[in-house]
Amino acid sequence: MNTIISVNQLKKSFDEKQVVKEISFAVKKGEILCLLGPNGAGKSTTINMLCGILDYDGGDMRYQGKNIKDCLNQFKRNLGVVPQDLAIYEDLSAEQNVRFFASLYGLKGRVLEEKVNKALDFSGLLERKKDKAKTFSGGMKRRLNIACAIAHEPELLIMDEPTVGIDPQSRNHILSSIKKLSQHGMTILYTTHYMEEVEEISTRILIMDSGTIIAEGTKESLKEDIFDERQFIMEIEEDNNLNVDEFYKIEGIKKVEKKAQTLTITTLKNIENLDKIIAMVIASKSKILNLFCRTASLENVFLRLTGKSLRD
Ligand SMILES: Nc1ncnc2c1ncn2[C@@H]1O[C@H](COP(=O)(O)OP(=O)(O)OP(=O)(O)O)[C@@H](O)[C@H]1O
Repeated sequence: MNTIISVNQLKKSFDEKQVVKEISFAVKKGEILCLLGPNGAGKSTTINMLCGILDYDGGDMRYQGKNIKDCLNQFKRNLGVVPQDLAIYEDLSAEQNVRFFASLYGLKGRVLEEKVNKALDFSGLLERKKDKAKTFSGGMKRRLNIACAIAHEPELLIMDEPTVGIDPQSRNHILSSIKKLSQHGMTILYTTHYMEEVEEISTRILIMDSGTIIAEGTKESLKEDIFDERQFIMEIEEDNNLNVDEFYKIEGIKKVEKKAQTLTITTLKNIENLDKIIAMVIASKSKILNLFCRTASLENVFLRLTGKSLRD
């Protein structure tokens, strides 16, 4: 995959406090890269430096291999930004808002009108295009914010927590729109502290905490790398012969718990022992009613890496 952006040893302090600590990462063409971290982790500061809103104290950022400072205009033409705070004009209609932002990129005439309508349609606001932004719900304003950022069809779209404080319907609309934009070839850098969003849309994840990137990978690889165990949960119809201690004789078993009809077995992930576990349950003349395997969630990954829950 081609690298569009590379960030190297980037750092930033506010009043002696270092809030971004020499971070390095790449954004690759076509990916939905999620920057995940709790409040105050340094996500917005990083994004704002990338967009040129904030100066940085050290390190550099490259676009297509060139220092962004040396190709700022080219970079900005190919960039769309959805800021954390709404950047729309309340007294203008949806259409006027999108037209204004798209025209800043030099679009005009019929092409401009086509792209404005396309962005509004994409954001589910075409039917309300003549209405003023101030008449919109919070979720619709967020969608308008996105329409303003995508009308010029940027190569890279940076979104800073675009779903904060909105209704589930608009949130779902935004998440499915992001997946569609990605399918159409747009590269997306998305910051959030919502784990579920990362599960749903990310193709790669950077986990950030206290100004540092503490882990990087796909959701599958992060779970795989950090957890060496899995759990088998069995619902059983018991015949009273099941001896929990017997399971510890099987290689890889770490913990066995039985509560009422539920048997929970924690085992090392890289040891193939399910056949032996099932054989032992059957030998006890207990009937297996249901069986499923539980693997780690991103929430577990975050907790293991930082010692705290993302919702703290
Ligand atoms: N302009 C500023 N002046 C001083 N401190 C700042 C400024 N902007 C951010 N900070 C501090 O830098 C740290 C990182 O903030 P930042 O907004 O980048 O975090 P974040 O991960 O985006 O959090 P959130 O999810 O709340 O937006 C915080 O401690 C914040 O208080």
